[in-house]
Amino acid sequence: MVKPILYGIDASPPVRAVKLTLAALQLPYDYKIVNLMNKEQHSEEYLKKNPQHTVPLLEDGDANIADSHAIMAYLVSKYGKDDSLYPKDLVKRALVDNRMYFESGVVFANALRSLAKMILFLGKTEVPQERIDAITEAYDFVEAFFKDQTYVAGNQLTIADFSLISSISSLVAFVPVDAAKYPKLSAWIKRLEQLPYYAENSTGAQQFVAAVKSKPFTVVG
Ligand SMILES: N[C@@H](CCC(=O)N[C@@H](CS)C(=O)NCC(=O)O)C(=O)O
Repeated sequence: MVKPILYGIDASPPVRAVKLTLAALQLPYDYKIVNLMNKEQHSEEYLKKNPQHTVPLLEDGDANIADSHAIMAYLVSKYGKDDSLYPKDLVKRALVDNRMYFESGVVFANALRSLAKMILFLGKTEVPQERIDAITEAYDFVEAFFKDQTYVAGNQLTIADFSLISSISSLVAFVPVDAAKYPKLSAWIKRLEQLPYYAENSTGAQQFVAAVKSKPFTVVG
């Protein structure tokens, strides 16, 4: 069998979400680094595979699949021994999808990417308070998701957990998760840190946090 190829870089949260999925599935794959600092995602060869010039990208045979959420759903559906990480039950799946769309639009795009771009790529040293508020609002939502359940979409670990932990473990570079204010969110983070393959996320998350910490900024407004 030809191994799937994951294009990405460890500092990228959505790449780490896919790496957690691959580890959970124990699926062998090749990993090709795309250095975003050197704009390698804009190479002609890469743009042919992903005109959106984002990582992660999964190449599996003739298929090129972009977007971490689409990739994770594909991987579990194609290679999972069972459907536990992405349930076939429609109601359970809808909740997993809900959490992943939330991660994509609210957590990653609104809270994380905009701020990370300002600091890491545009070299801004002042950021508006509203960008910090977007992060606490995201934490508020995740805390509210938890009622009695263990994971973000029920009592079973799913790809929605991989998605959300990848961005939340990066957001802590800007706003630490206060265990007193967010007890359920904090407990969930600790739970995921116990996964035997959690290094697939933590190594890159530490790189991301270090990169942010190396660029001090002040909050204005
Ligand atoms: N929603 C997408 C986000 C992908 C994304 O924006 N990736 C960033 C890195 S974290 C990227 O590739 N940026 C480079 C670019 O847009 O050129 C996903 O989940 O895969």
